Amino acid sequence: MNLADHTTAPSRLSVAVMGAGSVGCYFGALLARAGHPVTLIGRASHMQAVSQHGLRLQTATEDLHLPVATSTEPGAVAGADVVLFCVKSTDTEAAAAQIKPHLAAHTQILSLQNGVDNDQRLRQVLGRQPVAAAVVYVATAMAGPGHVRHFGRGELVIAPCPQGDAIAGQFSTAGIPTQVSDGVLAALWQKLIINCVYNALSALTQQPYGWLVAQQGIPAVMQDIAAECKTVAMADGVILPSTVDEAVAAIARTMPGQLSSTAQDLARGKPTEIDHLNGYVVRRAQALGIAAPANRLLQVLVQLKQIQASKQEL
Ligand SMILES: NC(=O)C1=CN([C@@H]2O[C@H](COP(=O)(O)OP(=O)(O)OC[C@H]3O[C@@H](n4cnc5c(N)ncnc54)[C@H](OP(=O)(O)O)[C@@H]3O)[C@@H](O)[C@H]2O)C=CC1
Ligand SMILES: CC(C)(CO)C(=O)C(=O)O
Repeated sequence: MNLADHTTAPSRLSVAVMGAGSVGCYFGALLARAGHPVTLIGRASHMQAVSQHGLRLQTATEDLHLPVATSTEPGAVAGADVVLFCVKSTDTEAAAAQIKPHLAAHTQILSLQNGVDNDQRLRQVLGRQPVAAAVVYVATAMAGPGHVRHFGRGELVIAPCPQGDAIAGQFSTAGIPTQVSDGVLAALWQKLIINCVYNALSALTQQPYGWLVAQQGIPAVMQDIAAECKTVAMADGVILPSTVDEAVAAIARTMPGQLSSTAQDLARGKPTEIDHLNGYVVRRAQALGIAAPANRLLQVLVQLKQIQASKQEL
């Protein structure tokens, strides 16, 4: 189905998920359940489990095994109307280069990633391919091979793109409330600020947010981090939502027991996205001639922990 030929949503979207981890498996599962042909492209251990037993989707109310096509080959994006691009921000260029030779001209790439510049980085690799950033409001994790757990939310806000309304309509019907908005960059920055404030502190202490904000000095440090981020965003021409401070504060209130994804990556000896979180703010600050010492310190401390963790793995 060529999206370019349609002004309304085709009844079936052919979907490929590049990087079938927790986010890709969750959204892929909902689309497959709604009858869209979905192919998960991911690591062999997960893909083998899915092809043998189906994709296990466990939510607060359901525990399903869904039949979904799988591949370990990037070439499986061939023929897709939409690619959900769901690798970590550390893998953006490498994964984009792998799918590039196999994409049809009309294939819409949706970046379902944290960080604010993945869409630009994708465009640098993919050239004229339609690419749109999405803000992903969900909490998911892989609980084992081919087993995704959903802990809450599940909405997407996508940047305007040629068939954005058609895609949003199909996704919403499939149980993924999706809006098209020209405020995606500002929303991605709001999320980035949340990540800059919480992720590294949670990773360095291996403690959840509720514990962190109760420690002496931490709320003031968090304010310093957020203030640096806001200064950089404004100098970069981003008009932040008026909700930023409340959104930052709400995380500790609504997820007091949660460890950040950076904390989880470090604990599992996996590379973190720190260079695309606090590290991104540091790079933009440098380019704009602004100081960002709190973000720089957090980036470097997490990098050091990452080196220590990788040595322990050897
Ligand atoms: N989890 C969550 O609740 C949320 C996550 N996000 C963001 O969404 C993005 C994805 O996160 P998440 O799903 O949790 O991450 P995961 O690590 O669970 O998923 C990414 C998957 O892609 C695989 N992968 C990487 N490169 C390739 C490749 N070239 N070919 C095939 N598979 C590949 C990874 O394998 P391997 O690990 O072996 O490299 C991994 O299994 C991140 O930017 C994250 O910050 C945003 C909101 C919420
Ligand atoms: C919102 C937050 C901070 C939730 O844990 C997150 O996005 C992350 O852990 O990366």
